Amino acid sequence: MSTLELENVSKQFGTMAALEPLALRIADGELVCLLGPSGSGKSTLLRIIGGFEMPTGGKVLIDGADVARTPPEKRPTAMVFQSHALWGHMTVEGNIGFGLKLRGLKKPEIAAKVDAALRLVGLAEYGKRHPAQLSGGQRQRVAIARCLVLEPKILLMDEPFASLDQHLRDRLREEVRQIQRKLGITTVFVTHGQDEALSIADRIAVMSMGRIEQVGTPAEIYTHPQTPFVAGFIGDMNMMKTTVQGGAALIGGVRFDAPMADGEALIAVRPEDVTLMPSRDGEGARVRRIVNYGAVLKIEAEAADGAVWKVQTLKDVPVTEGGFYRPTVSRHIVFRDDRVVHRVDPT
Ligand SMILES: Nc1ncnc2c1ncn2[C@@H]1O[C@H](COP(=O)(O)OP(=O)(O)OP(=O)(O)O)[C@@H](O)[C@H]1O
Repeated sequence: MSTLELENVSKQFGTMAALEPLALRIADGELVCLLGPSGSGKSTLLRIIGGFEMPTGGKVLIDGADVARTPPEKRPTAMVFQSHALWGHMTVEGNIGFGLKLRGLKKPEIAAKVDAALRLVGLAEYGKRHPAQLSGGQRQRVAIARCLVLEPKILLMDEPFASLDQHLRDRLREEVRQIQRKLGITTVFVTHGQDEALSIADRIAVMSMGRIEQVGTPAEIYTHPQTPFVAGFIGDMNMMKTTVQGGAALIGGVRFDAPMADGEALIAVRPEDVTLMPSRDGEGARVRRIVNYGAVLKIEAEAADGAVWKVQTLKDVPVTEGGFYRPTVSRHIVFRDDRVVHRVDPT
């Protein structure tokens, strides 16, 4: 198994910088998600790791050896694409075994490896079928088996489940995670779905405009975002512009600790960190909308100064539309100039 290090990797397309020089180190057996909005450079970075794109500068080190100029087929990597691109005229076995045939393996050896790969992805009975006789999820499993059979040191996945429905995506994601753990294979997984990243990754690299904004475990990224972009991109967040005066800011009737010089700041509060206590009519914030998500309620409440609170609470908390409530906040982050200046965190 293997480590992957990116050193100063950059990519220009003409005059456009798709990737600013960036660094990332992925440990042996780790699954790292590249997460970011469309155009942030995730696929470009993955393609550079796989050898489908040449970096403008920097090193791609696999177990310490720079492969930045090595063609894809000579790298110890394998990539699962969003569209599986299986060969329609070949059986499932043929598709999976093709790469091994190219490597010159003998028939019995290929058969044994293909069989093991099919079992790994839960398709032991499907080897003789053609891709057209499979469901979308089964085809994507074949695509994964086709990569794994090559025993790559590093597995690359580019939005592999994007074309599948939510239910199937959740299931396959879990399966891939189990296979990845079992094989201990170092994996880089591109997604723009934050739920996907939060649920599957050991660590997440959040990307924006060709840069890695933050790298951390899902819990770190969620509870300790280091930039307003990360705070706003992962999960729901109340992001409120304010002016700090005398070490505090007042928003929507709530006083926030902000021990810093007077001036503009941005305060971030998770909806689940806001509690609503009943208040007298006209005081606090008025609940203008409640959406029931089964186990939780998502609430919008508007304060007298126009601030709108997004609140998330357990279903059995009695809150009614049109009612007045006083918000209290258990944790918040204060940003200035795109950096964390102060954090109130009870845990
Ligand atoms: N071959 C190319 N030629 C020119 N520009 C490109 C090329 N490939 C990507 N880009 C540009 O580089 C930037 C990053 O693209 P990339 O596909 O890496 O983003 P992404 O984060 O993967 O987006 P998405 O989630 O939409 O796939 C974009 O602005 C894109 O238009």
